Order: sequence, then C-alpha cells, then structure tokens
Amino acid sequence: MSRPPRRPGPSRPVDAARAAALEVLRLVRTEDAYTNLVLPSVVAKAGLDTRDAAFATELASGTIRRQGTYDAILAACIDRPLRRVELAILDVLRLGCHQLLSMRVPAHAAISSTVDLARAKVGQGAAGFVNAVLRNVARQDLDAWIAAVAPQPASTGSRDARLDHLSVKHSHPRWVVDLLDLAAPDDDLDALLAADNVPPKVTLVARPGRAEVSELPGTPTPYSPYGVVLDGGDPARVPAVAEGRAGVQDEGSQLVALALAAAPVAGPDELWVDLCAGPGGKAALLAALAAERGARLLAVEQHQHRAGLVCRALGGRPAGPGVAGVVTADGTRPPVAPGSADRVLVDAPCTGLGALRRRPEARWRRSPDDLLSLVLLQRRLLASALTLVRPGGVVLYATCSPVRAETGDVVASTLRSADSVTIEDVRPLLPGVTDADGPVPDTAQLWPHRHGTDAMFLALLRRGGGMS
Ligand SMILES: C[S@@+](CC[C@H](N)C(=O)[O-])C[C@H]1O[C@@H](n2cnc3c(N)ncnc32)[C@H](O)[C@@H]1O
Repeated sequence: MSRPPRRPGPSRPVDAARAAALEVLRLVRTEDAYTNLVLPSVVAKAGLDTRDAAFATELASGTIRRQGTYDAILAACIDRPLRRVELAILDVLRLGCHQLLSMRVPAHAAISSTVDLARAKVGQGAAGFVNAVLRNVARQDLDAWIAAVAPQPASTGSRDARLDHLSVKHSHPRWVVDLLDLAAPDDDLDALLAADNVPPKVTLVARPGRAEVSELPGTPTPYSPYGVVLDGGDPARVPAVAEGRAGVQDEGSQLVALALAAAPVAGPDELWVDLCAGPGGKAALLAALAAERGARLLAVEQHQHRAGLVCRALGGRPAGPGVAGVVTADGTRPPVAPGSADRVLVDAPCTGLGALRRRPEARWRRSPDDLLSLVLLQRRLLASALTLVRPGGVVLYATCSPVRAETGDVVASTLRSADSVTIEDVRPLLPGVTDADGPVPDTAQLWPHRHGTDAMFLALLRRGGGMS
C-alpha cells in the first residue's frame, strides 16, 4: 500500500493516519484493548477519510501482528537490548518497520513521516534515534532481514533451530510455534503460520428459515450451505444482517453447529443445549435449525454480559421458535435436569490459537500458563454435558484451537473415565471437507491454510446405556 505523507517540509504536521495507528498501538499495549474494537473509534475520532482509514487500519493491525519479526530486526539495529528502549519509542519504530518492510511505502516517506510522529508524540531526542534506526532498517528488504536475524537451518538442522526460524519469520511467540508444530500435520507448519498472518475476509451466515443465501452479497462458501464470503464493505449494512436474519460467522463455526444438528439421534429430538453460548453465533444458527425441526435450544453462558449478547443474537427474545431460553449459569453446574437434552454443544473456552488470523494482538496476550486451567475447565464442561444428555443423545465438543492438550487429549481422557460414552466419526457430518483428520481417531480438525476456516476441532460423543 503506497501512500506518501501529507506535506513534506521541515516543520511538518504529523500525519493523521499514522498518528491514529500509533494511538491504537498505545491502547492495545497500555489498556489491553482489542485492535479490532478500538480501531473504528480511533479512526472516527481522527476524522479519517476512507483511504486514510484503510491505511491506518493496515498500519496498526499489520504492525501488531508482525511485531515479533520487527522486534528481531530492531534488536539487530539497536546497540542495547530492546527491553531498554522506551515502549512509546518502540511503538513508533515498529510502525516504521511495517511501512518499510511490508507496506511498500517509499523509504523516504516512511522514514520522514515516522520521524515526525516520534518528534510530535515522544520528543525531539526520540526523533533523532528513530531516524537513525529506521535508516538502518531500510538497508534491506524483509526477506533479507529474516535471513540475517533468523537464518533458515539446513534440512538436517535441529527442531529447535527450525522453530526459532519460523517464530521470527512468521511473528509468532516461540511457545505457540512449539504447540502448533505438535498439532499441525507433517510439513504444514510454515503454511499454517503464514495463514495466521492473513486477515480473513468476512463470512456471513444466512440463518435457515430466516434468510436465504441468495439474499447475501458475496461468494458462497465451499462447505457450509448457509455461508457467503463477503467481497467487501460493511457487513452491518447488509439488510439481512441488520435485521438479525443473517450474521457474521466464520465457516468453521458454521460447520460446528451444522455437525451437531446433522448427527443422527433416534427417538425424541426436542431439547438442544449450547453449554458455552456467548456471544451466540453458533446458538443463533442452532436455534434456526432447531426451529425448522420443532426442537428448541437452551443457551447457557457463565458471564452475564455475554449472555446478553446471546439474547441479542437470538433476536432479543428470551424464548420463541427454536429458543427455550438463555440462562446465565456455570456450564459445569447448569440448571438443567440430568438426561434431559437430546443434543449438547460444548464450544469450550480455549486458548483461541486456531483463530489468530482474526485478532492481531491475540498471539501476544496468551501465555503457556493459560493452558492448564483451560484444560481442567474443558474436561469439567465436557463431563457436565455428558450428564445432561439422555442415553442415545449426542455431545459435540469443539474448540477454536488445534492444540492437542485442549482437543484430542480432553476427548481421550473423557473417554477413559466416562461410563457408557462412545466416540463416533464426526467427519461424515462435514460434507465435502477433506484432509481434516483430527489428532485422535474419528475427530476432525479444520485448518486456515487447508480449509480457509479458523482451526476448529470437533469430536462427537454419544451417551449409551441407562442413566448413571
Ligand atoms: C468459545 S466461546 C463460545 C463461542 C460461542 N459458542 C459462539 O459461537 O458464539 C466460550 C464461551 O464460554 C463461556 N464460558 C466460560 N466458562 C464457562 C462456564 N464455566 N460455563 C459456561 N460458559 C462458560 C465464555 O464466557 C465464552 O463466552
């Protein structure tokens, strides 16, 4: 994206789009803000036109996403450890790197406008430092820098050396690369990490019985019969979305809801439960499918605010066609009679490492310590779901993560400890989807680089026998 700074000259005003991007970096760093949530308000406050808004969006999102690569390069250009560089200056330097190395902004424009930004927002001393460092960065292109700071090891090199290289090349924390390497199919890691750096296009879902796919602008999704990939523009302006008959939903998430609904269940099929429903994307699709069959969905969500979002996703009514209610409750102890549900979805809270392409800052926010507590909760939620479901009913366990500890390992340990629970092949419930074998037999794993979806994991369990 080539875009010169507004006005060259010795005392230039700071460029509004670059200043907006810097403000987004500051909010994400100091207030734990989410890039995608703060961008619209920062852009609006700065009064940017469409072109400048697109520039600020790419500059902020891309810089945050690629900060691991840029920090490795900056470390090679600065003669003290990066941790001793003032964080406000580091933000400016990272923005400069993104313009120079990934946005094709001409070097003189990238450097002079970023130096102006440093002078205006940090101080005169910072401007000189930024100027010197960015001139150094501009000496070579991104590939040359990666080769210099994280050379690709020979094919005989160690696993550690390979992962070190990929961590810098694709700007992922090293511990995340380690877990994704253990999860990804052979030789896929490079493509998977690259896919995490490509922001996905917006995908819409036409909720069955409420909207038709033909009403939605865009290209039909390859696997979900209800999905459309939007060509561009604001999804909120699509009438069916504004009216709540359609929604924004990744195709992988659509496939999770569709797989639960497609699982064969003999006998009554009246009560479906979504045990971790917030913010309600899958609940809305499930409720629409349930309504078509005379069944009803009960949505359970632990956090009140998110339960409110589920209500909104379900059309704002506490009950109605396809909806039995929305309950704010802990899914490990839900107010639902044991053995009363015919189908249960456990879309478990997880690390979200399968949806990194969606949230630029997400990879830097998680820590390895998160995993253990999540796994314990995932096991308890799955055990709870198996108590709620009647004999012959099904539980679909899903995560938006491919990490084995929270996918196959949770399922395997549950199968070892639960009485009268069997696993069934979930892959036939994903028509047209290939190359999606999960980490344990009969499970499925979707991938951004293979299927164009988030990395959703799916396992289908059936309760057998009588009541326990
Ligand atoms: C992965 S998200 C679910 C996404 C949702 N199914 C959708 O498609 O919109 C997991 C949700 O589980 C909720 N949650 C976390 N712990 C829970 C618990 N113990 N019981 C019920 N919900 C819980 C989180 O607040 C979060 O909203």
